Amino acid sequence: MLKILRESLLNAPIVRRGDYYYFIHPISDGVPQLEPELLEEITEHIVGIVSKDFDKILAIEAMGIPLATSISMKTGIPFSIIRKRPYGLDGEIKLSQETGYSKGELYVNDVRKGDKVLIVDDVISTGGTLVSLIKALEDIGAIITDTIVVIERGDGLSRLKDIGIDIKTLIRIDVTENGVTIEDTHE
Ligand SMILES: O=P(O)(O)OC[C@H]1O[C@H](OP(=O)(O)OP(=O)(O)O)[C@H](O)[C@@H]1O
Ligand SMILES: Nc1nc2[nH]cnc2c(=O)[nH]1
Repeated sequence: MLKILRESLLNAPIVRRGDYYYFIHPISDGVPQLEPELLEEITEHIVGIVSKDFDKILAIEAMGIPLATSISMKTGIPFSIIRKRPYGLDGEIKLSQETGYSKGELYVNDVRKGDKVLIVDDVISTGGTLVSLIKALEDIGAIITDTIVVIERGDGLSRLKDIGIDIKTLIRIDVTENGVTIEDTHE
């Protein structure tokens, strides 16, 4: 299972961003081009493993968006986007995003107390992005029914587990200057 995802990861180019070996892949970058068969394979898998009880999909800009679009079309459930720029709307919440190679801000709009949300993103690495987002959603009083991330690398997943947050990932990889190796596929 997840044959197309596995094969495409093994072919992913690597670039350096400071000390960080960054893989480039259709799901995490839109480069090389994202083939519909790959998106379909991943979407089918996600829809098969999430609890069905959510009423909103939340995607983190930018590369959560194609995943959320596809899941939304398959389930008929709407999505909204955690954006990297503010709108200044009432109730907008700002949070800090820190990854292994960048720092910035994220802005949550259109999430209310009691909303049942499915969070979707392309990659977890340090876990910095999800820690900030999940804390903000808990402060709002939203109910997180599942958090799904396609590609896992680094120690982010165990960092989240240590603070009581469980997320699901589809595949775990290691990244070195020589390329991607697959450590585990979560079927
Ligand atoms: O676990 P972390 O170390 O926090 O890294 C994970 C984050 O890194 C990427 O975001 P990026 O800001 O590069 O966004 P992009 O989707 O715009 O490429 C990815 O989409 C995650 O949101
Ligand atoms: N594309 C891409 N996104 C990431 N987000 C966190 N780490 C990475 C990475 O190595 N590649």
